[in-house]
Amino acid sequence: MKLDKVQISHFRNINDLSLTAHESLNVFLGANGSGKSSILEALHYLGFARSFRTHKHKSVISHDKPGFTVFCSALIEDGIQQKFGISRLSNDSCIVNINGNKSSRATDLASYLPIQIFTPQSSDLLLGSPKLRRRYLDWLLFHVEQSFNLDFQVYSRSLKHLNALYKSYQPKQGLDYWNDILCQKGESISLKRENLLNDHLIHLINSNLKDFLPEFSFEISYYRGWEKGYSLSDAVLKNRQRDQKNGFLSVGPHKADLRIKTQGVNAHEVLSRGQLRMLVAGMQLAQTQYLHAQTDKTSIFLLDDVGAELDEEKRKVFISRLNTSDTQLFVTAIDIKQLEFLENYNDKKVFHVEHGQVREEI
Ligand SMILES: Nc1ncnc2c1ncn2[C@@H]1O[C@H](COP(=O)(O)OP(=O)(O)OP(=O)(O)O)[C@@H](O)[C@H]1O
Repeated sequence: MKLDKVQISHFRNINDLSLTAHESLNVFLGANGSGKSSILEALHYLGFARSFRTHKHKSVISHDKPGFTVFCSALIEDGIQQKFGISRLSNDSCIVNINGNKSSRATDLASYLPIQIFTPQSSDLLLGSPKLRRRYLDWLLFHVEQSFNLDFQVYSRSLKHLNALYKSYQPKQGLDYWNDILCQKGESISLKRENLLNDHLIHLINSNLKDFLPEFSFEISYYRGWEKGYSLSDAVLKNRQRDQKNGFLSVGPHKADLRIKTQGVNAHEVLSRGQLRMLVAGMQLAQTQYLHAQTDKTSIFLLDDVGAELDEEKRKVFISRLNTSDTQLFVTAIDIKQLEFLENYNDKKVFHVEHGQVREEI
């Protein structure tokens, strides 16, 4: 799916903006504070119902306005058009609109629009908590394996119940019931993540990294969240006494992690910041490649301030590899000089951003 028309209202310094996107490459140029990142941030709301810069929805609503709206039409195969929108009001309510049908569930949009983002904060994928690396795998499973979403929801619910029982004075009631569900769904989530990583992603990531970071070789592995040689239910039992004392379950796929090493050392302890970003770029590109190979979905890729993130050679490789993976790209830069190599790309639109307004270069 590719975005076609985009309308953004009352979002940060954007009062009212309309544009028709190019199906392949869109470049936004503008001075500091002109509104480039805000455009990407607004598009991010269509895929995640949240910002990539703040947890507070209120902060992105233009000062003195009651709420913001982001609306888009998107083209799927055979020229069929779909319409999506999201509004958030300052009282924190959320209205999602999918082809005219309203919903208050912000996540309903996510399955339609696979959006990825590369920003100055992207190296958090390697430097931040395991939650971010689990999300990396789960985003892909969510878009590729229909049953994953349900498994994940049921697992999260049973984990919540089990933790509540561990904290309560009557831990017996319902314990076996939620324990069985948790272990069954937990094993299934774990297997799906492991298969995705071992059978597909590792190969794609490594082949991207041969171009991106040829001087390194990487060992990528999945830690499933409990001890080797144990089933999840055995591991839960083994830890039960201690976990009940602490009031939460310490084993399971909610404790999983993706481990990336180079020559036996954690990659984030060896690589420079720029190299870490290239590693993240290789991982994100692998997501796009796998999504494209497994489904008829295409990813919408947002690249914020790419000039500040990567040197010219790396920028070139990353963008050209994304471009050949049939993604729809939205790229921001302060100056076209940072993206001079794009002059050779005929299939693109360039937008100049000033004070929250865009002017398309003709
Ligand atoms: N809630 C808000 N209401 C109105 N304006 C806002 C709000 N939040 C931020 N702004 C302003 O919106 C502008 C857009 O910022 P944005 O981060 O999109 O700029 P940018 O073009 O990406 O700049 P840079 O190149 O410095 O990253 C800034 O001038 C900022 O001060």
